[in-house]
Amino acid sequence: MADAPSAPPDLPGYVPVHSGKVRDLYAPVDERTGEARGDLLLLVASDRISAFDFVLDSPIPDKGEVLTRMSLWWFEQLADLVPNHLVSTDVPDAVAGRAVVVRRLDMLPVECVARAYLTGGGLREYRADGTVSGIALPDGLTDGSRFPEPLFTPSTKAPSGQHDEPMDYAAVESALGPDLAARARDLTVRIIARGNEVAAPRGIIVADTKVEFGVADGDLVLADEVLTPDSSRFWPAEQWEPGHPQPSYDKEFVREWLLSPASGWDKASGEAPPPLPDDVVERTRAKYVEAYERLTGSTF
Ligand SMILES: C[C@H](c1ccccc1)n1cc(-c2ncnc(N)c2C#N)cn1
Repeated sequence: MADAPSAPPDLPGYVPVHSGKVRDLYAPVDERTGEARGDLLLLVASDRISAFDFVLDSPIPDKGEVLTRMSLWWFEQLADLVPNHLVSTDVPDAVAGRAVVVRRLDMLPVECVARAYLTGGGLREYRADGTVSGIALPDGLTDGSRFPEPLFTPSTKAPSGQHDEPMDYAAVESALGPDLAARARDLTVRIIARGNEVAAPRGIIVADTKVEFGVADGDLVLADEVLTPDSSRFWPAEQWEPGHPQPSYDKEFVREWLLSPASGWDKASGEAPPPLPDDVVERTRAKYVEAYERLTGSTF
């Protein structure tokens, strides 16, 4: 049964630390002291889905488990590049399969975003002043243009409900120091490059992605989720055509239905979207499963 979109599940033995749009963070309780432990966290992926900046009322069954398995798989694929925060998949039954125990890290105050293609907020900035996160780009690029090399396009970590703001590299150096900034940039770009090396032959483009790093013993450690459709833009490779918005691999059915007369929803109204019809939920679930099976070669 998917958890309610607004209420993260109570988990005996854990205290809620933070609730995001589609994920929830808990701290294990130390059985001896009854206090929240300071060294571990439980990262739970819900079945919630967001679209047009709304968390929808319709959970997507198995979404949390599919994306958790996808992150676990990517952590293995990236283990030669960067250590990660995983400690265990031994989690409460209530969140079995869609939660991981992780090492609590000192998280960087920077959203480490890399873009292999121009779209979204990067495209808006490019059209306004020919740059993305302060990086000057050549003229003539369009929606969906592929960059010769992925760009590091970091942003701030805005408070919930607000939008992250682009950071130029100097701002990242000010925030992290030149050494950590350089390491974060290098790793972020390598991660999306590796992601596309793996995904492209499997029919998926990773247009851009956001990764989170923490620091432990002076080293950068990859945290949060990695190269999932929630942290990245996944595009179907066979439909890639620069010059217009690309279809989303995983949310196209949701977006198309919400924007269709059938939903009765007016995006400009600012009102929350209506619940999704069962067939849109099921087709969306199938796309998450398809992406997982294509990338990993495993059956969900
Ligand atoms: C953005 C993400 C989040 C998750 C779930 C709900 C809302 C936000 N988050 C992850 C940490 C975090 N903090 C310390 N150590 C860690 N290993 C992690 C991780 N992962 C803090 N926030």
